Amino acid sequence: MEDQNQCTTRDEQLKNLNLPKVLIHGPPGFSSVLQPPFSQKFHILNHSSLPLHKFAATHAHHCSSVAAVLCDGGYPVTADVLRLLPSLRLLVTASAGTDHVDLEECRRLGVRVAGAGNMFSEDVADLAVGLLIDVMMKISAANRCLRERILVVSRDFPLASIFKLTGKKVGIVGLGKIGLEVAHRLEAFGCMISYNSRSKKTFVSYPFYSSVVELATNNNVLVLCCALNDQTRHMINREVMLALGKGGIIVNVARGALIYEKELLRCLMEREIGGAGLDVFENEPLVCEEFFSLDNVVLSPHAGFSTLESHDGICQLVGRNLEAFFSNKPLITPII
Ligand SMILES: O=CC(=O)O
Repeated sequence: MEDQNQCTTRDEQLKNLNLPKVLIHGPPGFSSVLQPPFSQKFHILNHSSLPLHKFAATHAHHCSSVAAVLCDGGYPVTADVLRLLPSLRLLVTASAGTDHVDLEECRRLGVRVAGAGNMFSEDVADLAVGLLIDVMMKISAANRCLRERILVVSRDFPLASIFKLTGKKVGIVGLGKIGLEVAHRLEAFGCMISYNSRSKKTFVSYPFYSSVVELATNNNVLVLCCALNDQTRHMINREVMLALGKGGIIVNVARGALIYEKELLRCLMEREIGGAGLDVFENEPLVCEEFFSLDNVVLSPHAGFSTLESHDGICQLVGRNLEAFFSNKPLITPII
């Protein structure tokens, strides 16, 4: 465990004692998300060198007075974690997704939760379109072939294996802010948009399908932009893939477990769908190695939220949420 604000003098130690304790729950280096002036307003604890339960066992006095947690997307905040932090009042996650947080338990315990709001929506939508264009026009595959001297510049390559995006029918799963950003971008490419969502949206005229199988049947492409929860886990299964058909493409910029990954691999290997662009994976941080040998897949390392511009934005946002909460002001991007 590190005490982030290493105190050198007794005065500084005393000052720190009066600041709200914020526990950083994320990968090494994640604590840099809390920058001055915000970082100076809190007593920051970082357990990144120890698993949280070990930190709690050796630093019970700290855990008992942690008032806020600042966490990252891949770092679960389960009921067990919450039990280790009896004074917790606020959880700030630097992610748009909240599938790593037991929101029901937070609600029950009266712990407020703030997230990344729409900070990453445009970047994620940009990446979705980038992945789709790459899968269709085989940019990464051609790049690899040229560099490995497997291919010379030839007119045969495009004719044999690349496809046109303009005019394609695209089904978006989850028409929240990210889904809408994807829709707007793809409309500019002349694509026809329809969607599946928990409910029909009154603010768009895109056709709505209440079933993902029907959405897949009626489209060339599926772009997954919805939250992961008990209802959506493995919603993209073999039935959906077969409905999408041989030329069909799946782009996933949401959460890996929306797709039944084993079935996706099988469909890609047997060419039962045309291709996939994946920024997220079922067993992150691991990526199933069978993807590596497939030329109809473009892979990206869960990068949709890591542009330089958005990193600066999220640093401000987490600080402002913490500051607002401890000044009794409304959270900037509340979840609960
Ligand atoms: O995946 C990234 C996020 O949830 O913000």
